[in-house]
Amino acid sequence: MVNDIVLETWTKSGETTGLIRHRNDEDTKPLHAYRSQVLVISMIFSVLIITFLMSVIDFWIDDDQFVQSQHAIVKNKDHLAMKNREYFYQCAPIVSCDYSDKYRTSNGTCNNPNNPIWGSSNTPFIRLVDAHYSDGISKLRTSSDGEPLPSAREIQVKLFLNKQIRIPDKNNQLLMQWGQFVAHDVSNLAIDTNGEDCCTNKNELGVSRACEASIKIPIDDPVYSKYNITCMRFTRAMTSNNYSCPLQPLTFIDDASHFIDGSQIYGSNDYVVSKLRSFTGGTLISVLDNNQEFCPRSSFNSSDTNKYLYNSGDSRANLNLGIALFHNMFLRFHNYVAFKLKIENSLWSDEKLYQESRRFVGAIIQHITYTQFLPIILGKNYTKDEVLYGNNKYDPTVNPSTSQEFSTGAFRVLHNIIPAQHRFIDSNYTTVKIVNVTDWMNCPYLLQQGSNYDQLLRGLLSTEGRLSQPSYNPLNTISMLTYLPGNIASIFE
Ligand code: HEM
Ligand SMILES: [Ca+2]
Repeated sequence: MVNDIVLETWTKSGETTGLIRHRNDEDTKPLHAYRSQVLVISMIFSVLIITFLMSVIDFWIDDDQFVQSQHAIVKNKDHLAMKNREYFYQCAPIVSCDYSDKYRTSNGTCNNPNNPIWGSSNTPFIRLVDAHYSDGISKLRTSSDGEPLPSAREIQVKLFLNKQIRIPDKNNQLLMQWGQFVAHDVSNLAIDTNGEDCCTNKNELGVSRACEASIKIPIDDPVYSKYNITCMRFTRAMTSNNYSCPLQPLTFIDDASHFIDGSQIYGSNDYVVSKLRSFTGGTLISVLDNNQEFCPRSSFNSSDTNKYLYNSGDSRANLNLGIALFHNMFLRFHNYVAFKLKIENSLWSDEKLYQESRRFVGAIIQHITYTQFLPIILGKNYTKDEVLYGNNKYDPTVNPSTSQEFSTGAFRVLHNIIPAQHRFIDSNYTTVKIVNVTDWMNCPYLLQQGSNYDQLLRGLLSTEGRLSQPSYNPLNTISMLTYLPGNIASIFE
């Protein structure tokens, strides 16, 4: 839905920007008919005015900390998106807010009364630096001679193959797991395949926009050549175009609410939220198995009905055992809080119990992230009270959206601390099982067998993590990039 009023405002400011230079150019033309001194004075005057106006424009642009692209060769000026603000001017839906409401909305709208759409789900990641597409709009970057950049797999093999060393970290595996959990709270870049298989027969590189980033695997690849695989699936993401908002250069959309608000547990829109709520006692729907509480099941990943997937607020809840465990853990935590609140407040409605519990859980996630996770990841100097809180007073003019750079680059760096294996540890603190992380991707049902849930949690708690280093875990690397069916680890046997 396009907001006409906002669109008009944008058009006005857009034209003003565009016309300032143009009008001055034109205005100088009639002056050519005058005598030379007048001409020189006028030209100097014009240059001064233009310089002044340009500095005003520059100041205006610089002042906006989120310039999207100064280099774009934008063909359709109506769709110009040089700055992050353009989405909000051109395409943002109108939302109505009830500011007397104490609770966060499910999609993150209404957090900021002046800009109620900021940080809400299905709005763009903001850019901190310019976009650099080879055509200024959407085409992948090329090397300086205009040729495609080398294959990412080729580089990976050259830089990392056989360089992985298992260096234990002093932090346990929960550090990694917390990171992924928070990543899924603030960032969900939806892929744009339209059901297309970007690596048909594992060999053909795709050519459509969605598939153009498919990774070419050299024929002498040390791993894939054994399986005659020369194409690695890698899909480009959805942009504002998928949401009827044709901005240029490409502007990518975050499906999650950008705030740390537990949206990966509860959902980032009212529809998902309502599918997950029991509407009794403020709780989330759960299933009891062997006296243990788990997330509801959404579907099955094969014809085997024992191989179910979990339903949660985020589509990636089943990606690996650790994240599936966290989704179950937070479902239990929410329901526990709701249960306790109900005992203390017997007259509270389901809605009140749900929202208060959700508020509590969201605050806990923020608290752990800022007091325990970030000091380890960023170091104490960057997370001292005076740095993190001292000068950082709430500023309603800052767009709080997740940035493209954070989601696509910075926060993914922590993929390098993903361990190869998880340990299952029983109540006597004996390791009873060790599993490869990659053997259980999109197969979370292992959690529900026997005491596996408790044992994996104990394992994450008591097993050293992988030290951050300039390489990735070999098992994880191959699995994350290919999603090959079957037992990935066997490739390395
Ligand atoms: C076993 C653990 C993990 C697995 C299997 C995993 C796997 C993946 C995969 C497959 C993607 C999508 C890649 C793409 O197509 O672009 C992804 C994205 C991402 N991962 Fe991980 N990851 C794990 C842990 C982590 C951790 C520990 C962090 C950070 C602390 C993290 C941060 C991210 C972020 C920020 C994204 C982009 C999310 C988006 O916007 O869609 N991941 N991860
Ligand atoms: Ca969120």
